[in-house]
Amino acid sequence: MIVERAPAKINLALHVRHRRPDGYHAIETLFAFARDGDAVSVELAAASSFTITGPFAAALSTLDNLVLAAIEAFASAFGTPGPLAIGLDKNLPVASGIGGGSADAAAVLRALARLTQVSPDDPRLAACAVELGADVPACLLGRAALGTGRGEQLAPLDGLAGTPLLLVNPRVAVSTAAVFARWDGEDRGPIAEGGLLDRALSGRNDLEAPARAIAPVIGDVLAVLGSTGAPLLTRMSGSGATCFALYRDATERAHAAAAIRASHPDWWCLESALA
Ligand SMILES: C[C@@](CO)(OP(=O)(O)O)[C@H](O)COP(=O)(O)OP(=O)(O)OC[C@H]1O[C@@H](n2ccc(N)nc2=O)[C@H](O)[C@@H]1O
Ligand SMILES: Nc1ncnc2c1ncn2[C@@H]1O[C@H](COP(=O)(O)OP(=O)(O)O)[C@@H](O)[C@H]1O
Repeated sequence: MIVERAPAKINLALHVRHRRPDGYHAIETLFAFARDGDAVSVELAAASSFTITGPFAAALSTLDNLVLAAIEAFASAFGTPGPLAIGLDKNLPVASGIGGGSADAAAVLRALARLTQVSPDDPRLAACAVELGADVPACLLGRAALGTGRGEQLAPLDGLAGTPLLLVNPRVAVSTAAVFARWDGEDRGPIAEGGLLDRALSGRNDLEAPARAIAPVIGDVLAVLGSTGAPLLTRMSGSGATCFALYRDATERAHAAAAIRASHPDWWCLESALA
């Protein structure tokens, strides 16, 4: 059995530049990844099956799922590998700005490539990722990068690996399309040059205001994260509603997590680190 991790994606900064003729938005974003996330398992079997386990399994369909779309995309590009038993361990909240579905799709592409001895650098694999969604190429790369275009043009970046990270989601699902549709159309400028933390600190998430208009509780999450301990950076990720904080050390992160779990026991809270 082949197991591939599907780490949570974090947008350390997300600048929306303009709406393109194809309806997508040109963005500039600092992608980073957590050490934790979902996991996908794949093996050849007598008959096809797809099983979802984990804390967020109930939020997903086994009939309409990015995992199945990724298998289809791979089969169109490389031929069908045969009947597959697929498992998805769903640990990340769904529709939450940390790209869980995109991470799962990318993990399926990586797993099928290993199963069929396709090189992970095969350009047809990258083409499958582009077809599956704007965030899937970044998830296939799986390391910090500057993303431009719709997010699929990637330039790897170093600088923050190991930084303690806290992810907090108020358990409100937010539609990415609905948030982009509420963007006010104002280009507030590019991401600055420099080291990754400085670039992130001087950056923004231009989707925060439209996401907060849809889910005002995001403002509460940011306020609580910003006033608990002394984070290096607090921000919303992607189109929300998950927000994150970066810390100097794991003890500060643990204190913040304990305080937030006590004050908001209904929120999802994951202690992790940047990959
Ligand atoms: C906002 C971001 C930031 O990383 O993350 P999430 O909030 O989804 O995690 C991404 O750009 C999301 O990527 P992804 O979730 O793969 O988006 P897709 O499925 O391709 O697109 C969903 C919808 O979002 C809008 N969309 C997405 C990406 C983009 N650059 N411009 C857009 O306008 C489009 O309306 C599209 O129909
Ligand atoms: N394996 C999957 N994991 C998460 N969402 C999925 C999956 N397959 C399909 N979806 C659908 O994709 C949409 C976006 O989900 P997700 O990738 O979690 O959002 P986001 O990128 O905002 O974190 C959801 O509406 C969900 O129903």
